[in-house]
Parts: sequence; structure tokens; C-alpha cells
Amino acid sequence: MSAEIIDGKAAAARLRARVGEIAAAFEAVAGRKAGLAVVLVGADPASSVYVKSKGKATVAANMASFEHRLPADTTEADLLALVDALNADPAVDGILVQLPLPKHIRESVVLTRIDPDKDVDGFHPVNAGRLATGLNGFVPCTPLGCLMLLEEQLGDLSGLDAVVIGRSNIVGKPMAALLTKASATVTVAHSRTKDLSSHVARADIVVAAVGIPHFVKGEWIKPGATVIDVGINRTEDGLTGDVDFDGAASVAGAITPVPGGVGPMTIACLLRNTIVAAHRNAGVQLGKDAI
Ligand SMILES: Nc1nc(=O)c2c([nH]1)NC[C@@H]1CN(c3ccc(C(=O)N[C@@H](CCC(=O)O)C(=O)O)cc3)C=[N+]21
Repeated sequence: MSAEIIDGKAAAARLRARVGEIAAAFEAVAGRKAGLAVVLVGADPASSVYVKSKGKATVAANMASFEHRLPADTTEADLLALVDALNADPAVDGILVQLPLPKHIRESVVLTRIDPDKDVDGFHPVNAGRLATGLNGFVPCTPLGCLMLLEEQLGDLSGLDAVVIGRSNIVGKPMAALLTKASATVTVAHSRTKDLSSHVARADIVVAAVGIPHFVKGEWIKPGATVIDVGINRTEDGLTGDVDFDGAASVAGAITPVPGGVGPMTIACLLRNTIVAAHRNAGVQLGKDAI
């Protein structure tokens, strides 16, 4: 093994500490804590664990956490009514509705109901449009965390060849937009891509977000490349990413592990987006490069 292992857990801890400092300063100026509301419909065990850890991280970063756990048979109308109430609540700066939602509820209807200026997940089409056109908005937490890890690792990304594998609204598309903004040369690959290995072989940066364990093979990776593994796959061998880690780690320059890579950065970026939302919503100035 030759690759440097990118410590996402440590990077996330640094970011959470920074958010905590800014949140304490916000409270002193605004006279209230920044607040994050997390809504969970149903009792999926994995989702339950995420929601609990988000709540703990929120409180540890000097912010208020509002948890709403609704039964699995909650109607779409009732969920929309809760979103409306949270939109109107001045103590709530950020709203996250945990996905996936039960099948009888239309995700796009719910996500579009969230006030874009409280949409700390960055899933509202208004925020997707802001990212696409270079306006200030909220960027989805997972790709934002990936970009932070890449810039910490590589510094300036301009001119580098990046391949994003996956084209979801939550990871692939916003990741491509962020890398483009950072002046990388970006290829978006997906399940229909011909000769995927040849694209990966040219890449200085590989971001894997396909949701298939060990999908990206070590032999595909260019020696010295930086590999970001977004996959969270629960298998019989435990949690594994989308990259054949052992194979890739023998050729890559640096690689994120699963667990301990991108996942912890996702939650830290959620807190980051929430403190940014609080400043905007309260009209309190936040330095341009504060966070
Ligand atoms: N509205 C919404 N926003 C989300 O951001 C969102 C969501 N819904 N639904 C579910 C996915 C998944 N997700 C993760 C966050 C952190 C870890 C994480 O910290 N993982 C740890 C391991 C945790 C474990 O052992 O399960 C790690 O990779 O080291 C993983 C996954 C956020 N999601």
C-alpha cells in the first residue's frame, strides 16, 4: 500500500470545532442559538442512527437541535404542514428531511416545500439552480465535504482531470458543478458510460458515487491520483465503499477510507451550512472566508 489515507474523521472534527466557535459568537450577537430541525418519517434503523448523531453533533457545536420523529404512515399533507411550520419558525435556521421517505410521500413535493434559505441539505431546485449559475446558496453536504477534502489534499484544483462516477442530484451533479467551479476538467460518468476504465485512467481526481461495493477497480486508477469514495454500502463484511480499497490504495496518491472518510464530513458540512443559514436569516455578517 502506498497511498496516503485521507483522514475524513479528523478533518470533520476540525470543521465541527470551527463551526462551534462561530456558533458561540453568533449566539452572543444574535441573542439566540442557531437552530437545525431534522425530520425523520418512519423508523428505519440506519436513518435513526444518522438522525441521532446529527442531533448530538448539532448540540456539541453550540447550536439548537429540533428533532421531529413521525410515524411511517404520516400523510404527505401532514409532513407538508410540519415543513410549513418549520419554515415559519424563527428559531429554525436549517431544515433537513431525512431521505428516503416512505413510498406514499413524494420526495420532490416535500423538498420543494422547504424554504430555500433554510434548505441546508441544498436539495431544493432553487439551490441546485444557484449552484449551477454561480449564485450564493446551499451546496449539498456530501459533495461540499468531498471538495473540502480535495482542496486540503491538493490545494488548487485548476486544470486537473476529474472523473465523477454517478449523476445523482445529491452527489454526482453538484460534485461536477463544484469541480467545474474550481476549474478542474470534469467528466461525469455513469451506468451507460462506455469504457469507464479509460476515463478513470486519465483522472487526477476520481469521485466514486455509484452505490455499488468495490465497483471501481484498483487497476483503473492512474498512479498518484486522489480517490474520493462516497459509497456507503452495508455488506456482510460491514460498511464498504464503491472503490476496491486495497487495489486502489496500492496505486493512488491518496484515498478516503470507508468508514472515516466522506461520511463524517457530510455531517460537519450540514453544521457548516446551518451556521451560514443562521447568519443570513438573522442578518448577522459572516466573514467571506470565515468557513
Ligand atoms: N436529507 C438527507 N440528508 C442527508 O445528508 C442524508 C439523508 N437525507 N439520508 C441518508 C444519507 C446518508 N448520510 C450519511 C451521513 C453520514 C454518514 C457517516 O458519518 N458515516 C460514517 C459511518 C457511520 C456508520 O457506521 O454507519 C463514516 O462513513 O465514517 C453516512 C451517511 C446522510 N444522508
